[in-house]
Amino acid sequence: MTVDAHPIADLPNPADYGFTVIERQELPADLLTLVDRVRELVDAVAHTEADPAELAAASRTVSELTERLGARRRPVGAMTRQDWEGGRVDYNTLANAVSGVTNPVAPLRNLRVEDGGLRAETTLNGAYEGPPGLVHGGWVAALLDQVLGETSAVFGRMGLTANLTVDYRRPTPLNTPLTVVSRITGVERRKVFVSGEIRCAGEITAEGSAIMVRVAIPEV
Ligand SMILES: CCCCC/C=C\C/C=C\C/C=C\C/C=C\CCCC(=O)SCCNC(=O)CCNC(=O)[C@H](O)C(C)(C)COP(=O)(O)OP(=O)(O)OC[C@H]1O[C@@H](n2cnc3c(N)ncnc32)[C@H](O)[C@@H]1OP(=O)(O)O
Repeated sequence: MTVDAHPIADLPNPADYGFTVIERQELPADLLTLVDRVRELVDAVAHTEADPAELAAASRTVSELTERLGARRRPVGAMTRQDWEGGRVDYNTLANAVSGVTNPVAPLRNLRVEDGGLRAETTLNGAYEGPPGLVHGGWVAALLDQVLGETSAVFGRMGLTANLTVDYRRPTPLNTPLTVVSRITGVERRKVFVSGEIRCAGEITAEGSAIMVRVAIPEV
């Protein structure tokens, strides 16, 4: 059976393939708060002017924390299940670099179904810097890749990115609210065509389009 053959409400359950699946709403609120604090920490470290003694003390504190938290790790590949409106179900890797709910570097958090596609708001702090004061182009592409991929998956056509094209229309600023939207534009055999854009204050800063190719998932 291929993903192609699965009806929307019947996506393969990663648990059937040996992956750990966690209900998103069962993640402790304290973990999500920690994720936010660490995201701020990364920005603070990237820009700190603290003196060497303070930096050495901070290193010791962080090392100790890393050891404590790392003592009980979930397996790589752990996934979250999310139920979307209209009975849609989606699975995402917990630590996905762009939208993983427990990954402090992942900036895309609040994806939702809207106007037949997906939409999210985000603000990228100084840890995502490329040119001075601007978001790195690789992160712009990553945001688009993820939202395009999730659009394909959420609308029942899970696949891998075969091709991604990004047009950078305007610089995307740091520390400024951004909106990311996407939609499916066509389906041809296993290929799902998706497009989307990033807006800042209503103006498009980047447009992306991708071909997601549905992959064959073996029957269990
Ligand atoms: C084990 C089961 C576990 C169950 C899992 C359950 C749930 C999964 C959960 C989560 C997933 C959900 C969401 C994911 C969301 C976002 C992720 C972000 C996106 C990514 O981060 S994803 C990583 C980067 N991505 C890759 O790592 C792909 C590497 N790549 C490949 O794995 C192959 O390359 C593949 C599979 C793409 C195709 O390979 P293939 O052999 O299956 O298919 P084939 O080559 O026959 O192509 C079929 C048709 O696509 C056309 N086509 C192919 N390539 C093209 C290209 N480049 N440009 C234009 N068209 C292309 C052909 O022309 C033909 O078209 P036509 O039908 O017209 O002939």
